[in-house]
Amino acid sequence: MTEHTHEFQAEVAKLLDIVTHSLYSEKEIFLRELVSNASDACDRLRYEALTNPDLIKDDPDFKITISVDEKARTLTIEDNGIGMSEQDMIDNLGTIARSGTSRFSEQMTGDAAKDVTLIGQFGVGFYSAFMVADKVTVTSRRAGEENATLWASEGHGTFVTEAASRDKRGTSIVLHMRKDAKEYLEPARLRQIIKTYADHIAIPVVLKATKEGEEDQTLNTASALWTRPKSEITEEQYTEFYHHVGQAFDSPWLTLHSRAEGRIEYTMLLYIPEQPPFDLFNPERKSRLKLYVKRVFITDDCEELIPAYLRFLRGIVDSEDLPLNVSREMLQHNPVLQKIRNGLIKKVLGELEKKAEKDKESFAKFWSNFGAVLKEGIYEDAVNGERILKMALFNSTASDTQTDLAGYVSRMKEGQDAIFYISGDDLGALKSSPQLEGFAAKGVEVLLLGDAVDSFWLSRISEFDGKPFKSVTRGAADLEKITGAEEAKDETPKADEGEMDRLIALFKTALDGKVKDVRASSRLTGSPVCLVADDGDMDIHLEKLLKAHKQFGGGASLRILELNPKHMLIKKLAASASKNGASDALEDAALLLLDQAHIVEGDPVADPVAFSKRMADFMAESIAV
Ligand SMILES: Nc1ncnc2c1ncn2[C@@H]1O[C@H](COP(=O)(O)OP(=O)(O)OP(=O)(O)O)[C@@H](O)[C@H]1O
Repeated sequence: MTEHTHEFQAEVAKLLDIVTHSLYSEKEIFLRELVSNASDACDRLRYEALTNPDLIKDDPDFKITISVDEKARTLTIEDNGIGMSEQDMIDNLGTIARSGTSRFSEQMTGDAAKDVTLIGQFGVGFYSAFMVADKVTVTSRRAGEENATLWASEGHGTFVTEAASRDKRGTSIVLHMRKDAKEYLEPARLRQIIKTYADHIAIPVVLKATKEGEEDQTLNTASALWTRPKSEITEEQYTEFYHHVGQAFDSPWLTLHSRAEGRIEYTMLLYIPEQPPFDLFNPERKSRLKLYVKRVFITDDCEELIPAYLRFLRGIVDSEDLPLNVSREMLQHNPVLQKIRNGLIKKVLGELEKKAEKDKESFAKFWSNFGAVLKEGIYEDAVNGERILKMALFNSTASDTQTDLAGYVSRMKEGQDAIFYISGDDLGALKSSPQLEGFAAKGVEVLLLGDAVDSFWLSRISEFDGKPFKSVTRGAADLEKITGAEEAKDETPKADEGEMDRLIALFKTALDGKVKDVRASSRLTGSPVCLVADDGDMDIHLEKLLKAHKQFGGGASLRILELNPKHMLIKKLAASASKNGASDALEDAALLLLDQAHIVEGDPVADPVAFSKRMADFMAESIAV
């Protein structure tokens, strides 16, 4: 028989180098990975057999068998699942198939000690076999096919494949154990590992008898975990199932196991991770929740099952009412699925509300991981958006801990009739925005909205608890009206009103076509100028965001330039305007201050060469010698 030698994909070779030389202490996880793969292979075949029952006719009972050959020092994990063709093996056992593993390889640093810790963080799936074996052979035959293939490797750069024989469908993985991994040939140790890691697996995991007179022994409960009563499931079992179903390695932040009975029956076992999955902000916004029908795995790619804003959920939903031969088309606009989806949203939001109320600290942790995703629901879900808004936490100028809107409203000052916010993508920059100065001086709290998604929901939702949301970078600041604030005493005199009017008129002429208006500001205390959007115009940040996403084609809207009548520079300019009228120096000052206001907003300067020339001239004039 001809043997073909293949090279591992470069990333796999690197990964294997770490895995084979690793001093990773929890080597036993290799068994979890291999049993988990075997169980997935059975799930996939069970699903294919729904439309093609012949595939399992000769061997209908799925099972995973573990056998030990002490003399040969081998451990074999065998399943009668879907199996692999030669090409499947080349594709799956030579490249990086799983997202966790590809993440692992992206994070590899070359520093062995550091990289080893990544094993626990991302998992290495099939390749973890090389932590305990110095040679691995896989014999597999795809269900419905006659030919089998052997795959073998010692984990150094290459693997071979060749034709093989195997009398039934499925896969056997033979691990030639390393000398330091002999413990995994002991039945007692194997029993203990399987109990810990594979009890939730829904098909029997059988340990073959090693001695004459002994019997094969089923090691796990072999019923789908979610079908068991809650009282019989330990926390460890829930966590193990989460690792299996969520391809995760952290502990769940929340476990939600419930059964809906009545006109529509389904069970859900849902988890919210403790750590945010790395693909959370992928543009596809895909969920990985698994849909089962009467214990049979159907798909983990079903958009109709949960809304995108809950895509951080892991786990399963098992329906009693969908037909087993449900197809992708049938899943679309399916009324049963629609009801399950609504039930699921209700349940999850209900649990989150409870947490937000009872365990604020823990909820804040959840929110920092997933708040930005959940907030998408504020504008995407017309029915539940308000519930999400109510539990949402925001940064604010009042304190370093986040606040909910009810908290903000309770702290509103007398005469304050709006919820003030400033939005942007850099919290640090937001905090030092000049537009906040007047609010800070009056002790008026402003929400600092730093997630891109904030601008989107703000464009749809206009109020909370009857109080409108108002951007401090748009429209006039009604700070005078707010009386109940403990105003910091600011005795700084303002520029003379007549002089100020003169200056504003001159600035308007100098900046004609560059700004929408020029006016005196009540929102500034320390900075000389700032830009704001007119009442009817789009918020400055939202416009920038839409442009960045190419969803806004128009030119930049003209802004209003506000001048701080208490600032020394503005006072001097106002006096000069009134005394000397228009001058080149005043025109230069107007243009310089406009550029400065843009710089503070993080905008590029329109004409950097003209800006720097003006700046140099201006400085030269002002330095006395
Ligand atoms: N026993 C098996 N039977 C059939 N296919 C298998 C088996 N073991 C592995 N495979 C195939 O090899 C691929 C790679 O396995 P690996 O464990 O590295 O990642 P994964 O199973 O995709 O990810 P995860 O373990 O996180 O679910 C699998 O996706 C599957 O297609």
